[in-house]
Order: sequence, then structure tokens, then C-alpha cells
Amino acid sequence: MVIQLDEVSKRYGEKVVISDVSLQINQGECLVLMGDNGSGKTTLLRLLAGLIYPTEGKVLRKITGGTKKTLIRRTGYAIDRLPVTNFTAEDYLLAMGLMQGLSKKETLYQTGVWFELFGLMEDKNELIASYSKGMRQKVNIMQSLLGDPELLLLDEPLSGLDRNSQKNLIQLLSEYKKTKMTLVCASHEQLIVSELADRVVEMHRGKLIRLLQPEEIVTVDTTLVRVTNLSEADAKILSTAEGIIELSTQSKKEAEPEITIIMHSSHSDILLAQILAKGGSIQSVTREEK
Ligand SMILES: Nc1ncnc2c1ncn2[C@@H]1O[C@H](COP(=O)(O)OP(=O)(O)OP(=O)(O)O)[C@@H](O)[C@H]1O
Repeated sequence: MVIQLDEVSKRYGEKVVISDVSLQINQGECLVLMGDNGSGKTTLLRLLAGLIYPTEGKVLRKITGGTKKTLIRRTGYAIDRLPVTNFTAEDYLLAMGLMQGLSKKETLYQTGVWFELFGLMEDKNELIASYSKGMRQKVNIMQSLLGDPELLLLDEPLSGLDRNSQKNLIQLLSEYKKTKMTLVCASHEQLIVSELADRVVEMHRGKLIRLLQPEEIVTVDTTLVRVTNLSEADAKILSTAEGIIELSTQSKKEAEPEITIIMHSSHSDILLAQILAKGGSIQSVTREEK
């Protein structure tokens, strides 16, 4: 399935949630959506699923053959949290399979393979309401895969899964990708980016701000340092030093301007020594490990 978004915006009342997004997602591609909380990833997935409509612009989903009805059947969507239902996992998935037009036999066969893969075989007849967060997430993903969709939309699919299940899911999705399934996934997980992504889109306040190749997503350990007493000239020199990622000055009323520096942790000892040598006072040092 190929998806084309043309100047898509979505508003709720006055609030602009998606703003002028144009993008083509190709058949067999895996596109990963990244961005801060509230940046619009889930809303974009819902637009792609056809669950909501744009306020402006168009979302075109192109399939070869088939009707609007088959378009819905050919789309799988795992929302960010499976609602707690009063069904057992097997009954729930059976109902979802039948609703999609699968036979009982087909559904039980497909789900049986996944119950085994995700280690849920012994719990399949327990109520979903009694499941842990991770177990519920596995059922959520299984329902999205029913009927082998051509377009699969996943919202934070690795969330709540143990390491082993994460790897099994990645392996399963890699197999689906070989069948030309189009995959759009909201995730910050390095495992998804490195193992599945063909392109990564970064969102900020409803806009696409960057389109990246997976190899451009380099996660490094960074250190954030807050400094005062550093002259403007020294700050300028420091901003070009090796290991500096970002340097910004915040002027506060009736107080020393404070400089915030984000640096590669591998260079932090040398850079902190340079700041002190220039007469800077270090207010705080925070290490952010990725
Ligand atoms: N039905 C709605 N009515 C009003 N505002 C909404 C609605 N749905 C989403 N929003 C707003 O749209 C913005 C984007 O929300 P969205 O859930 O798409 O973000 P997100 O990037 O998926 O966030 P997160 O990483 O926290 O899941 C938020 O400010 C949210 O409050």
C-alpha cells in the first residue's frame, strides 16, 4: 500500500494538532515517527488508519484492486494501549478475526503461532483484565496483525515488552516487511530504528521537522552543563570546541546570564576543565545516558 499525504492539517477546535504535513510512504517501507510527547504521532497514525479525517488536505491510501471495505481490512492498527476488556485473549482475538472476515480456523491458527511466540500459550484463556501491561500489549499487537494487513500502524509497539519479546516482535515484523507490508511506527526505540526503519521522521508540534535516514539517528551519551560567569567572547570560542553539541545563553533579569551547554559525555572532562580555566562557574552537571 502506498500512502500520500498532501498538505494535511488537523485541528480540534482552535487547536492545531497536525500542521501542513506532506509525505509519501512507499509500499514495503518502514517509516518511524519520533517526537516529543504531544507532537502529533498518534494523531498522524489515526489519520493514516482512516479513523479521523484531516481538517485540510488529503490522505490518499492507494491499493492495487479492492474497494474501500478491503482498504479497511488491509490496515492493521495497534493503538498505544489496549483497552481492558472482559474477554479472554483467545476469545477477543477470535472476535476480532471474525469481524475482519477471517474464518474461525484461520484465526485460531494465526493466533496459536503468536501465543507460542510471545509465551502466552498458557494464559490465552485468562481474562485480558487480569493481564499485565506487557501481556496486554502482546494481544494488542496480535490483533493488529490478524489477516496479514498490507499497512501496519504501530504506536510504541515495544512498550511494556520484555527484551526477549521485543526481539521476537522485531523478527516477526522483519519477516512481514519481506512480504512488502508497509509499516508506520511511532517509537523512540533504537532497536526499531536500527532493525526496521527505512526512514525516520521527527515531529514537533504537529509539524514534520526532519526526515532522516536511520544511520543519522546516532544516540550518544550527552552531558548538560549550566554555567555562569563566562564572557560572551569565551562562550563563542567554546561553542566551536570539539564535543560541543549545543550552547545557548539565557539572560535573566537582574542575574548573571546563564549558559546551557550540551556536550558529548566523552569530551566532558576536557570541556569542564576549559570552562573553569576561562573563569566560568559550573552550576550543575547532568548526564543523560541513552
Ligand atoms: N481528540 C482530541 N481532542 C483535542 N486534542 C487532542 C485530541 N487528540 C489529540 N489531541 C492533542 O493533540 C496533540 C498531539 O497528541 P498526540 O496524541 O497525537 O501526540 P503524541 O505525539 O502521540 O504524544 P505521546 O508521545 O505522548 O503519545 C496533543 O496536544 C493532544 O492533547
